Amino acid sequence: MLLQKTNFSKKFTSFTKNFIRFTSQKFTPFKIAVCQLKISHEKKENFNKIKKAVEESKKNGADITVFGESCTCPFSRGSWLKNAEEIPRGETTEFFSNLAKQNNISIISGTFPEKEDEKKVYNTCCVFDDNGKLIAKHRKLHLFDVDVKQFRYHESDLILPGQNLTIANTQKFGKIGIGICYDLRFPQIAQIYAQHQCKLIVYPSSWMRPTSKHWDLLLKVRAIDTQCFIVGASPARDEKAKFVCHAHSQVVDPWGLVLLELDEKEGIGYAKIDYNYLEEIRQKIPVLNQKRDDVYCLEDLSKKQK
Ligand SMILES: NC(=O)CC(=O)C(=O)O
Repeated sequence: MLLQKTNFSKKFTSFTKNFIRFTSQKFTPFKIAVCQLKISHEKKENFNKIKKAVEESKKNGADITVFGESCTCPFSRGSWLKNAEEIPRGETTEFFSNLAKQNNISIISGTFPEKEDEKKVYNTCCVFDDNGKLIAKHRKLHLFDVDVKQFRYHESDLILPGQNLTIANTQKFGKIGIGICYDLRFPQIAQIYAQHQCKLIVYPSSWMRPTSKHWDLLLKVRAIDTQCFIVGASPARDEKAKFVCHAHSQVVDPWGLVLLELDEKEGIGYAKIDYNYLEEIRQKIPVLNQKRDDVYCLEDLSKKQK
């Protein structure tokens, strides 16, 4: 499901009326696997690692498995242009789709370069159900154009921004909101996902090291302010890579507690996602129902004060 670009305030107001009602739909608790892999320059090697990780996750009882940002090739201009492909026609889509189907497991692919033309790509994440069907595709919305001390990144030299928010509508896990890395810094997206009854928001990421404290905090803050389960999935750290990421993939529950945190090395972590617990939190502190969208606007302030 792609949410078209909208006027935020208008949308907020209209959704308030339907806002987070406790739906009668019940979901069985499920197990999520977060696969933090070291990325090689060879796509085939990465495919092999991903395949093994999916098989291992399945063996360990996972229902859904998640990978990090840039999980089929390292994050660099040359590598991204070389490995860019169309979606759904490219080999990476086919690879993930077959893997999901063969292992009867849902997969959130992490991200890989989606070809636009010879010079530009999108940073794209695909979601597959356990029949291998591609059910959602998210293109990174906010591009990481920043200057932090000696770290200067300008993703928009290579990457085009996505234009849509993305919710994967699944049978087993309900609605899953997708964001990519820097998208985590923009609370508007997560708020809209929560308004659309998402209970799980997944951010395939490759966070930079100088802002690692923000990673820890933002995952918790998004969990608390949306009362959703939040997943941040990263590749493992590679000190020799052009972009050395923080790693530390995490799953945070709707109370803001960390259910799972990996270190910087390769590994697979598991977390139980129980929406009954989420409903308990939403009942105890019903901020989502108590929002005052009718006053979150200064437009009419002068009239109101008269
Ligand atoms: N790498 C990113 O897209 C974002 C990041 O590292 C940060 O916001 O800090």
